[in-house]
Amino acid sequence: MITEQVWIVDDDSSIRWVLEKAFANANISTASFESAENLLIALDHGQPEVIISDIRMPNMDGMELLQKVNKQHNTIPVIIMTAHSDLDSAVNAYQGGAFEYLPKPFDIDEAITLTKRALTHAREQNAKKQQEKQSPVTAGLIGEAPAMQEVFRAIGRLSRSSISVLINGESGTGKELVANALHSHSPRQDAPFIPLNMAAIPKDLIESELFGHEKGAFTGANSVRQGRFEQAHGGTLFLDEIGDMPLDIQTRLLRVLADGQFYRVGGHSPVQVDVRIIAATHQNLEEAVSKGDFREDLFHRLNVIRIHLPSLRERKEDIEQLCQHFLKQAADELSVEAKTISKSASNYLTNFSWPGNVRQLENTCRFLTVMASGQEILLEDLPAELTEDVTTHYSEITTWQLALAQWIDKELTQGRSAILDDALPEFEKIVLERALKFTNGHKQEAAKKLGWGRNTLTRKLKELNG
Ligand SMILES: Nc1ncnc2c1ncn2[C@@H]1O[C@H](COP(=O)(O)OP(=O)(O)OP(=O)(O)O)[C@@H](O)[C@H]1O
Repeated sequence: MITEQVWIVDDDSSIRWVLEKAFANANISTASFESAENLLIALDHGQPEVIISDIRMPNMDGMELLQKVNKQHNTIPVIIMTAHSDLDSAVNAYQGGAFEYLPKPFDIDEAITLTKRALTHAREQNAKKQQEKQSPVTAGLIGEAPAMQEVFRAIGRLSRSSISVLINGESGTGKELVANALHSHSPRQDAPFIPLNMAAIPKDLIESELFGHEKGAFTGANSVRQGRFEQAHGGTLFLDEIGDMPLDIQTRLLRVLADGQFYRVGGHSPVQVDVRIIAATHQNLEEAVSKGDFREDLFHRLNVIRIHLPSLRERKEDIEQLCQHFLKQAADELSVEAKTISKSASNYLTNFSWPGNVRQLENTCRFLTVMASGQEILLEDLPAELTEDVTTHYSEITTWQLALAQWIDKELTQGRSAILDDALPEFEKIVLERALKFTNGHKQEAAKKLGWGRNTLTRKLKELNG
């Protein structure tokens, strides 16, 4: 195997000699070939970082070599050497995908500089490729929060395997998206990814949905039907809400996983399948096992690798970016300009509890894109379900109650107690100040405006100032 960094091909031995010496002085290792054919043979066994090729050679010329290299190893930069006068061949070289062309007769320093640049380029390209391989964060999977980075790393580590994975997380946290990413970064990427939500199918149809049925297996089975297992052959079956799977189906699933074969409903000959299972649930399966609702042996079979997806409120730092992503997505879908979001609305969204997680945020952004009246989304544009717990007692949404609610949520999540000790005096202080300002310091009038007796106002003033 040839491991030199730069491969030189030229039928002129004096050119090869000059270049070899020059590169040796620059501490760059080289291998030389007198024909393009010989270089191609060597490429089957090793790979340079850069190729320098003459354009005119007796059999295969530099342009043909360039084409072949680009086809098979498109990350190797190729430098083409041409006669100075030959502008056409220079243009051809670029159009053919050459990294650079080197006019002959060339200056040695120029040849070295150009090659070094090609080496740097090749290394950057390789590093980028390597990084893409290691970080499988596909477009659409957003998550800067450490818990999400951990999920992405897991996807990367599992990218060569077909092992069973159990994904845990509340509804709408992105379990299907992660299952899909696991599939599309696995050796099964070219075979189907079939998602099936146990909670969405009536119980008595689950069996035929999974395993298919023969013609006449039951009333209404007018023809043979392939089940999801067969559809997923060679690929991945994503079983969402596996905790909702009835016990008898759990038993059948376990058997398929053990034997790699099953019978269609009403069928007598076994169907062979090779399917990777990724299961997901928002339930605590250990608890379901201890209650007898989930088979322990199936649980262990599925729980080989566990990925936990954090709820959205556990990764508040991602909310702003997700929000912008979904606003842009909704705007693209509607062919309108993406809305921006005001600081106060953004703060509210960041501190909201998001019981429906990312899915709820996505729907909210769609709603805002259509419903917000201005180009900038304001606090009062937020949909009622996000604010109603605070505002049900008021005929219209007002921002100060929202701001107060937000402050309370923040204090509580920070573990504070007795928050009214701060909130009440602050409230009264502001009310008093505004009323006194309005009445130009006239206490009796201010008390009247507030609905307090004069003595109460005097006492409050004293308390607050004291
Ligand atoms: N990290 C993320 N980045 C971008 N979009 C996301 C992310 N997580 C979830 N989504 C989007 O949120 C929506 C809900 O995600 P998904 O269906 O994967 O959640 P789920 O956990 O499988 O939900 P359920 O348990 O209710 O089936 C999808 O539209 C998905 O594209």
